[in-house]
Amino acid sequence: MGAKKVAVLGAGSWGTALAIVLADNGHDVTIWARRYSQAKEMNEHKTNEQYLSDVTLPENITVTTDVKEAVKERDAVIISVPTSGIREMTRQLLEANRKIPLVVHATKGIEPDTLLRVSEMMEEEGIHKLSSNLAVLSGPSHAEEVARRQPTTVTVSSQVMNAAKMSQDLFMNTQFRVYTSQDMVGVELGGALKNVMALGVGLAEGLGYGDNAKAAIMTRGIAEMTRLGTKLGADPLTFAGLSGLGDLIVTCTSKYSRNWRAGYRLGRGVSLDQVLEEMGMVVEGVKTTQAVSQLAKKEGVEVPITTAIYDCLFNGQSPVRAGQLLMDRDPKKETEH
Ligand SMILES: NC(=O)C1=CN([C@@H]2O[C@H](COP(=O)(O)OP(=O)(O)OC[C@H]3O[C@@H](n4cnc5c(N)ncnc54)[C@H](OP(=O)(O)O)[C@@H]3O)[C@@H](O)[C@H]2O)C=CC1
Ligand SMILES: O=C(CO)COP(=O)(O)O
Repeated sequence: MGAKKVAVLGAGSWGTALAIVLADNGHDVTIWARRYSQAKEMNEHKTNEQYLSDVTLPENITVTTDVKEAVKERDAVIISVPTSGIREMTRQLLEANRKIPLVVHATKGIEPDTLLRVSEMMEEEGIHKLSSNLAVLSGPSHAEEVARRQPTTVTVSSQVMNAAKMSQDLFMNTQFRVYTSQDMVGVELGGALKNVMALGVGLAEGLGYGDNAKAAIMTRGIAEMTRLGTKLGADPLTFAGLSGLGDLIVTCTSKYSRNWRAGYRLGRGVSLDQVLEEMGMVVEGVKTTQAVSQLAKKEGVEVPITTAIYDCLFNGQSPVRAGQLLMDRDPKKETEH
């Protein structure tokens, strides 16, 4: 594919790593950062010390704090801000009022209270006025490894097959392999729900439990994710793919996972407020745990692991007791729903 003009909104770990993939593919990339000091550092020193130290940005990336300028005459816009920033970011895009041939979001979360997925939040804000091609990019992909060009596979999904194909063409290279899917519901839910399970595995390991507990949470966790996802209209097979099992594995086992690390610190007895303050980066699983609990109640789906994690995060439950209660549940068949 020929070189395209692409904007990446969000200069955190993931936005920066995705911009590097796009720049490596020869595209002309503009990153939008919300702080002037960060934009200046990225432009002048080609670094992003706060979010991805040790990485040098390619020459074909420029950084601006002006959304209008970032999205001017762009073939594609990539959105990579936390779920809590999605509505405001979409509103700023609408204010810039430029038609965009392709919009790809790379955010993993569900909004508490509205219980909407990220693409639904964007639709509700009116993204369709700017683009009829909305896709999501998700999968096992820590920014730290992507930025170092280590082999990575992801899925891009859209209800519009051509949008998924355009996204694949834009990102795909020899280190970054991209698959397409049309199950946007499943791909978005997989990316959001696995963060809850990573908090759970971190909690268990923080308590000193071993690989058996980790395997239990991951395996029963994917069952829980699939049960809820299927009820919400996802293809169950999606949860066996990159944006389900693949991302669950990487987030529950990687030293880079903020969700795992947050869970681990909680398991060591550190308070949630302190954990979040220490992290300095987004831990999406915390708000997603709240959203999934609400969603499961609304849909009448049993999510015992999520409920246990919710109680530890928000109801002062001791992680040891939460684990005991999970183990003491009524006997079940493994495949029972
Ligand atoms: N890091 C990773 O490896 C991966 C992350 N993701 C997902 O990507 C999304 C972004 O995460 P990530 O880049 O890691 O997060 P980081 O914490 O590394 O960076 C967050 C970025 O978003 C900006 N930001 C925060 N709040 C807002 C807001 N309200 N409006 C606009 N910008 C905002 C921050 O700006 P400032 O610095 O000014 O606060 C910063 O640039 C998350 O949903 C995450 O789950 C997906 C795959 C991999
Ligand atoms: O989604 C991710 C990897 O695929 C990043 O996970 P964390 O937010 O837990 O670091």
